[in-house]
This record gives sequence, C-alpha cells and structure tokens, in this order.
Amino acid sequence: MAVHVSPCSSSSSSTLSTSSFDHYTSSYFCKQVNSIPYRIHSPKWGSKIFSRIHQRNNFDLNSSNGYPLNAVSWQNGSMEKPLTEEVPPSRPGEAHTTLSITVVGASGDLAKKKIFPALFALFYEDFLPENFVVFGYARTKMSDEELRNMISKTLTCRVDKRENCADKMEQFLKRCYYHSGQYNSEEHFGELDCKLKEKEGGSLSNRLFYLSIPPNIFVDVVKCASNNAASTSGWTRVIVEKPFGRNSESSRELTRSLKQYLSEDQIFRIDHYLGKELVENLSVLRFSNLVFEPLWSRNYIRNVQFIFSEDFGTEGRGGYFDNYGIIRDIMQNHLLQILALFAMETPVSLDAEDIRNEKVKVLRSMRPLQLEDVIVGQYKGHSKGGKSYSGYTDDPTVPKDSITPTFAAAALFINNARWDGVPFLMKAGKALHTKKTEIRVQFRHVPGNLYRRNFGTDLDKATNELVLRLQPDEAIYLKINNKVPGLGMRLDRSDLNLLYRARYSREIPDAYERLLLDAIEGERRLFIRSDELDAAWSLFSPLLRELEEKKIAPELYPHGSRGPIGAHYLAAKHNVRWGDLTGED
Ligand SMILES: NC(=O)C1=CN([C@@H]2O[C@H](COP(=O)(O)OP(=O)(O)OC[C@H]3O[C@@H](n4cnc5c(N)ncnc54)[C@H](OP(=O)(O)O)[C@@H]3O)[C@@H](O)[C@H]2O)C=CC1
Ligand SMILES: O=C1O[C@H](COP(=O)(O)O)[C@@H](O)[C@H](O)[C@H]1O
Repeated sequence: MAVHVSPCSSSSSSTLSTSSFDHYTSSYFCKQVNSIPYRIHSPKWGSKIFSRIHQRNNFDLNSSNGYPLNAVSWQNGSMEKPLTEEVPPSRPGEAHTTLSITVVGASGDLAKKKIFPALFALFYEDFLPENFVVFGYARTKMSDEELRNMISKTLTCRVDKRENCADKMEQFLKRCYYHSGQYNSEEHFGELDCKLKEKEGGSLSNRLFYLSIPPNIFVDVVKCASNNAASTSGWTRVIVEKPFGRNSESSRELTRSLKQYLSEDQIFRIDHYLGKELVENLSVLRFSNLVFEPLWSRNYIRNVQFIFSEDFGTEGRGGYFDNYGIIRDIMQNHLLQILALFAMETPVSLDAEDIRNEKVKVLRSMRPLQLEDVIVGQYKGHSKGGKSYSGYTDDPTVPKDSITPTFAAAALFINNARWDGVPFLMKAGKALHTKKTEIRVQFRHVPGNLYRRNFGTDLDKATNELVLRLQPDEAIYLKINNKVPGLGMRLDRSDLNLLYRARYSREIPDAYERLLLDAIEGERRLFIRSDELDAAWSLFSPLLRELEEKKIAPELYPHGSRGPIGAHYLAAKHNVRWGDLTGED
C-alpha cells in the first residue's frame, strides 16, 4: 500500500510505506506492566500519565495473548465524559487518535448478524477506544438513519441487568454512518475517505476495514480502499472473511493479489472458530495443568475427534455453499485450525508468531489425505411428525443435480513422533439431528486393568474420554470410572464436569468480539498467517480435486438424521467409535 490521494481534504496527500502502519499500534497506550506508567489519552485532560496500579480496574481484561488491553474502561468516575456524536476536537499541539471501522458489505447477513452486534458489545463493555466511528459500506442505497435502523434490530445487551442499555445503544448508533458505493470504484472509496476524514476531525486515524463480502470482490475492495481510503497517519488493517480461495492455487493467487496492496501484517484472515472461548481454553487446559500435557501423545491418546453438526440446512446460503461444500466451509478451516492448536508442540511463548510457527509445523506434518479415508454425504428431504424438511437440492439456488457434500467425515494422521498412528477424525455436517461442536479425546485402556472383570467384554466403555464442548452450553468434562457407593463393587461411568454456565455467571463473549478487539489491538495470534493457509490448502486441495474429478456421489442422509452410515464404517476402519453417538452424553 503506497500512494494515497485524497480528493476531499485540504490536507495534502501523502505516501506511506506499508511497514510504517503498525508503528502506531500502541498509540493509545503504551503496553507496560506493573507500576510503569501507561500513557492514557483523555480528550478532557489530554494525554496523561497514569500509574497502572491506580488504573487497575481498567486492565482487568486482557487481549487474547494475555496482555492487558489497550482499550480502556471509562467507567471510572473521574474519567467519565459525555459521549458525543462527533469526535471531540484536539487542543492545539495535541493529537488524538480516532479508530475508524468500515464494514464493507454492511447490508449483508454476516454484518447484521455478527459484526455490528460484536462492535456494539465491545462498545457496551467499554472496550472501544474513546474516539471511534463505524461506517457501513455497500452498494445498497441507505441513509445513515436507515443503517442505524437496520442494525438496531440485531444489537442486544448481552448482560440483561444493565440499566443503561438503551442509552448505550443510542450512543453507539450515533457513531454509525453509511456510505453507498460500488466495490470497484476508486471514486466511491475516495468519497468514503472524505467522510471518514470529516468524522475523524483532523485527528490521527487508525482504520480497520472488515471485508464482509463475497470473496470474488475482495481484491477490488482492497485495491480501492488502499489507494483511496487508507489512513495517512496511523495504521490500516483489513479483516478478510473466509473463504480464502477454493484450493491451493486460488488461495495463493488471492494472497498474491492482496499483497500488491497490503503487507502480511495488515491482513487479518479471520477464522471465527479461533475466537471461541473453548478453543482459547484448549491451550490453557493443556499447558497450564500438569495432569494433561504428559498424556498428550500417542502413548496415552487413542484417537481425537473434531465434530461439527448443525441442525439446519444451508437455508439462504445455498448459492454460496454449492460452490464450496462442507469440506471447504468447515473442515479445511475451522476444524483443521482446532486440530493444529490441539496437536502443536509447546510454543516458545504466547506470541502470535511462536504459536503460528507451531501450528504450521503440525499442518506440514500431516499425511496426505486419501480418498478412502473420507466419506461425503448430502441431506435429502424428509418428513417427520407431519412436518416436512427440505433436501439440499430443493433450495432454488442449488442445481438439482448438485453433488456438493453437506456432510463429510475424514480420518487424518500426523506423521510426527508425538502423534504417529493416532487417528484424528473429523466430522462436519449440516441438517443433522443436533447443533453441537465438540473435541473428543479418547484415551487408551488402562494396562492390566485390575477392574476389567467389572466392565465385561466391552473395554471401550472403560476408557477415559475428555470432551471439550465448544457449543452450545460450553463445557469441559472428563469421563472417568468410579465405584458405585455401597457394599458391593460395581463400577460406573461418571463425568467430572466443568459446565461454564454453572461455574461462571459472566456471559461468554461472541467469537467476533474477541477477534475484532484483537484486530484493533494488532494481536495476530488468532488470525491465519499465509503459510498456515497454504499448508491447510495443501492438505485438502488434492482430495477436493479428486472428489470433483471423479464426481464422487455423496451418500444421502435424511434431513435431521445422524448423518450417513458411511461415517461409522470410516471410524470402524480405524478402530474408533464416534463419541457423540454412543448414547452416553
Ligand atoms: N453469513 C455467515 O454466517 C458467514 C459468512 N461468512 C463469509 O462472510 C462474507 C459475507 O457473508 P454474508 O454477509 O453472508 O454475505 P452476503 O451474501 O450477505 O453478502 C454481503 C453483501 O455483499 C454484497 N454482495 C453480495 N453478493 C454480491 C456479488 N455477487 N457482487 C457484489 N456484491 C455482492 C451485498 O451488498 P450490496 O448488494 O448492498 O452491495 C451483500 O449484502 C462472505 O465471504 C462469507 O463467505 C463467513 C462465515 C459465516
Ligand atoms: O463459517 C461458517 O460457520 C457457520 C457456523 O458458525 P457457528 O459459530 O454458528 O458455529 C456455518 O453455519 C457456516 O456455514 C460457515 O460458513
């Protein structure tokens, strides 16, 4: 990203090298610890030095790498200030910084459902910086007021008991604006730049663009935004939604095209599963508890299962979905990312590069995926209890003869010393009987089990299983064997259960909140680096090509069922039983 030409302001255009952007990451506050002073900007008082000790409340929450957040809470009475629609003016000689967030594709499903609500939640919880504006950008004609009306329908006050929710919503909506334009128009992005500048009021600006649009227009938008609406005084970052290509070649081409305008540091490839609370907890569980890490290998773990199921079909997204299918939609990204986090070696530190280095090593160590280790399915129409459920190809946006899989199961292997021979099973499906995402870790038998007689012949029932239920109803539980109380010796299976809603009263933030905050912070740990992406595609692309070239017909399964029977055969081939189908949970 090099040249910025401003068509609207008297301020001169400037040239910025890409490397200069992240220099401004910590412009609000210097990240330091303990009593080392923080630099806190208050529009009322200008830049002030506060001791962290005195501001402890402001740093109760950390960004996802455990560092204190740069965002500050203004709940502290002495710092309270009225929120105004416009960014407050700077005093002479004093520069304040504005964060401008532009949601490109603001009229779309994801923007309405997730992005605006997440931004509001961050504002509501006082995690957005003092001076911020939100712009929606799309082709749909809308006024600022219409945008506010549209997004107000999906904003929620997550913590019900808060009294000031309506006020907060109003304050947030006042910071939201809209600009209608084409995605490939330099002129329209120039107009957006004018509006951004006007709201930024001459302050330093950091600009975040969220590309919530179909992937075929990513590059147009990045080109126009970078040439016409990049920040000239602070950083510019772009969050890119998946899909990042359809295979290795298209993904590399996308990365190459984006890098004509952005540096890798400016690209935040989002995989919202990495922002989920239980995925965050996976590493904490493993690396901060002595009882788990020593067991985390082929010596004790029999198999690992990553299970994603949704109890609804592709409703409304059939057009998109048919071009991608479940393997690209869920497995190549969400499930594979979790697998990499699960299986990686201990990183040197919690820094983004250290973690991503370890994840890449896992991905590169994976055995090429064979067609015989994969089964695909597609849901068909079904009637139950007088109600009928449509099949995938009943969707008018899906070709009647589509063979796009809406279900897939796969057995993967990691060819390294830790995991040699351990099956990592994945299963992902739409229109199944339940909505659930889980990681299940099945442990080996206890050698020479003294109590084997008490379990009968089915020794599978005697093994431990650790389950991380990502959603719904987040939980971590460990299936153990215990004695039934009484004079006899009868064994039972029980759960040691950490059920989040029972343990914590605090509501769990949505993944998009965490990820947006991290992007604002410049924290890249939960975003996908280009070499990770490349390794992920290298694993799945040959398989996808083979499935498509051989036109492998998916096994049909009824909408609302447990999926194709082939998934059981695949698991059985590797001496595994799907943990979610044992009837124990
Ligand atoms: N929806 C979801 O749950 C998820 C979505 N994603 C990804 O996020 C991105 C956005 O998703 P979503 O909001 O569902 O997408 P939409 O299909 O709703 O598209 C978003 C906006 O982009 C514009 N648009 C749509 N199609 C085209 C087109 N062919 N050419 C130009 N502009 C178009 C429309 O705005 P206008 O006409 O006003 O310009 C639309 O409102 C996509 O990349 C998707 O894959 C990722 C995870 C989940
Ligand atoms: O990325 C996607 O994720 C959603 C599921 O997300 P969740 O957070 O609700 O589990 C899925 O429905 C969609 O098909 C896919 O594109």
